[in-house]
Amino acid sequence: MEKDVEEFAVTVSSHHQLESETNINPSGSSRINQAVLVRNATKSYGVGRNRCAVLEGLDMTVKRGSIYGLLGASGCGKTTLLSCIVGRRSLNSGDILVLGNEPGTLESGVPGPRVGYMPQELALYGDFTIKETLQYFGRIYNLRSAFVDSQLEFLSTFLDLPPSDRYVRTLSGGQQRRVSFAVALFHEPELLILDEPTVGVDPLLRHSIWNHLLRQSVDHGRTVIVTTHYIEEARQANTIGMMRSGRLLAEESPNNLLRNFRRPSLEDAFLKLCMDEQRAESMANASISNVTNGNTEEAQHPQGDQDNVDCEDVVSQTDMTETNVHRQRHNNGRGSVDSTTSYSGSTLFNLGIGGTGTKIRKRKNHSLKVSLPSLHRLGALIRKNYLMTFRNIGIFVFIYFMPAFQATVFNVTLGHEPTGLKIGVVNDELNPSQGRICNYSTDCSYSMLSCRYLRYIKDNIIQVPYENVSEAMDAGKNGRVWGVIHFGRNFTEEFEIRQSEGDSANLENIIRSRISINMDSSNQQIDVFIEKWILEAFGDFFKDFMRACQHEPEAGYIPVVFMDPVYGQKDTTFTEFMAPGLIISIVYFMAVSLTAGVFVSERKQGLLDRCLVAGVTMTEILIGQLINQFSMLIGQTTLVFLCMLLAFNIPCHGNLALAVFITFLQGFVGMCFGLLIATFCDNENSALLLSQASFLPFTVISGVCWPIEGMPPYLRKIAYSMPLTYAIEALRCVFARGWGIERVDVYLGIVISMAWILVLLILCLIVLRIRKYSR
Ligand SMILES: Nc1ncnc2c1ncn2[C@@H]1O[C@H](COP(=O)(O)OP(=O)(O)OP(=O)(O)O)[C@@H](O)[C@H]1O
Repeated sequence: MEKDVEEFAVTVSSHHQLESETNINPSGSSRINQAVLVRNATKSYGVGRNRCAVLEGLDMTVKRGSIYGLLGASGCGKTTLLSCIVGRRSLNSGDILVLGNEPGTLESGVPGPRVGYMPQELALYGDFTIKETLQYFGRIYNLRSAFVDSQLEFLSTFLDLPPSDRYVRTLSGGQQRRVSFAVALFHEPELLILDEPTVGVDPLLRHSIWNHLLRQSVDHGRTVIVTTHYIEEARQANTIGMMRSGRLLAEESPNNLLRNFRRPSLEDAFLKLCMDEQRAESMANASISNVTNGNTEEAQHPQGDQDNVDCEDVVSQTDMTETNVHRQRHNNGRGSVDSTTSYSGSTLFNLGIGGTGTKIRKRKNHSLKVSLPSLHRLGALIRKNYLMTFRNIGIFVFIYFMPAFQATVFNVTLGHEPTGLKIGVVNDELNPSQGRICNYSTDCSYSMLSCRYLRYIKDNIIQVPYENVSEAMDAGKNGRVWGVIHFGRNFTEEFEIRQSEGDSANLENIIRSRISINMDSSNQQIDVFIEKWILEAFGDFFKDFMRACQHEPEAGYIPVVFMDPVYGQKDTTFTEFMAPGLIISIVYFMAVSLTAGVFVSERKQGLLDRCLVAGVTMTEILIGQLINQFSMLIGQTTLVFLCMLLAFNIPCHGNLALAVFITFLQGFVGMCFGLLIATFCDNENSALLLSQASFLPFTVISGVCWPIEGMPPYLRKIAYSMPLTYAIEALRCVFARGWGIERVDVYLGIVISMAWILVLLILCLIVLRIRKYSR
């Protein structure tokens, strides 16, 4: 690596003709003297038509032990540059060395404890106290508790922080920024990268912050890169980098800048520099049009007035002993393709094409080095996750009790037999002159069988008498009754004839001995229930009548009998059918939304970035989250199973441990899907929308509420490609059939869940990698 650094320095210096000590020393002093080296950095966001170039051939040199003030208008790319320096973003092309190594490599220690990073966002946990915040980062950096305590005391006094037991969310904006600043300083890193640390800070404190930075650099040899919008405060920096449109227009000591531009203030100098740059750009544009018009000579030697200083002139006029000014010549105001750096023997390549100076740079191929998760960082992350969960009672109740609450709502509302269903009864057997009284006997006599039959209809049905069919049908049409039962005038006699005639009964007799029913079939479930109960009532009525007549009760009843079921019991309720699917969907979707929500909100608040820059790896964050989510999963699954099995008596005929295992696995699949959503989405809203949007299709297609056999064949294929389907089938087999893991349907559910976990995790890594380059 050292060799790489040397070669890097040599090539850079030869190209830029820089005479300062920063680049020319091939003996490895670059690594000693330079904290940060950036060469020919280009970075753009987005793809295709939305591609937006932010860094365009930027060079930057930060000496060790110096303070470097990075100035520039809003949106010129300062934060982007800093995030590339700390290894959170990758350049599209160009090279960066931080403390002698490429950021992001194992040997660099960047991201890691060598850097202290204060992002623009607050990047603090609102539910932590100030003390807990610093202790958390203390654990991340594996600092001794005595050191943590002394730093806490020192920084509290120095930054005038509120009492350390105050929750961060209760602090003012300025106080929160100071806590954020304290986090960056806390572990006394070699390199401090501060993105606008003095925003919202009063002038007195700003003054003491700068004093502290100066002491850090002078007394302790620490390097500080600081961006600020208060240009004048940057006078205290050793070097100022003036940035515009993704390039450094100047990199100079404040005094040299003022002298060279003959301006009283940095602000004026910056203004002058920008105006010069603008003129240079216009001239370059004009030259290009001249070239197009055939005036190549002039194009190669553009002339400018004295005020419009050419880039090379500025370099020559500048005192190069301290740092350098490298205003690069630009084509058409765009990023330079003129300069090149090579990083031989390592991972970077430049390919010159046709000697025209056009360069194509291959993307870096970092070797895949994997570091084992660190126990102290894992400990800090797990502790933080638990603190965040348990501290907020609302979130705690939601996380642990919501699945059980959902299961309760499901059990209370779904699958029960409907009651209070009104049915119109028109019984023409009744005699109006005798007040339509429905008397019947229970012996073996054929008298008023209509009334005898009606006695057997379940109480769930309320019988509403009507005088005639048209009145009852009107009630049906107006939604007052769910159906109309009609008995003919001589129903009992006709029924008797039919019984005695047996196979010889004529059609007229058959029709008159029928109980005719008109149903309001607009509600399929109610329709099915009423039909079932009316038929059952007839079976019971007839058996009773046969018994009264000393006949075999089963005689004459339809010869189709449902014997004891192979699995389950007769009349399995809809709730029992849905329960396995529901348990899995509840656990799965809770895991999806919780995981996606936690990650997206941490990333949005800059917390993820801050932790990653502190050296926490994505693997550690994932493991920390998995452990945290796993314990939630245990709580959620336990409560859901208790609710289903004990409170609502859903039977589980198989091994309960196996059922719980299948549910856990699906919880993991949910977590991985949540992670995938989090890698795609930049804000909570889109993550929430995506997880919500996936809920209905997933539950419906996965056969939670309707058998997959009832779907069209093409949809069945989709159904079986859903992550929940096989697991639901497996759980149903365990619950209803009592099957074990040796059955194909059960182990297929387990194997496919595991495959989903693997596929989703791989997808997450791919998306993360792609986004690292496009972000
Ligand atoms: N993730 C992103 N996707 C697309 N564009 C982005 C992204 N992040 C930043 N940009 C754009 O890149 C440009 C540079 O942004 P950057 O945050 O680096 O600027 P800055 O100099 O730090 O601005 P400020 O001083 O206001 O913080 C801006 O135009 C910004 O809109």
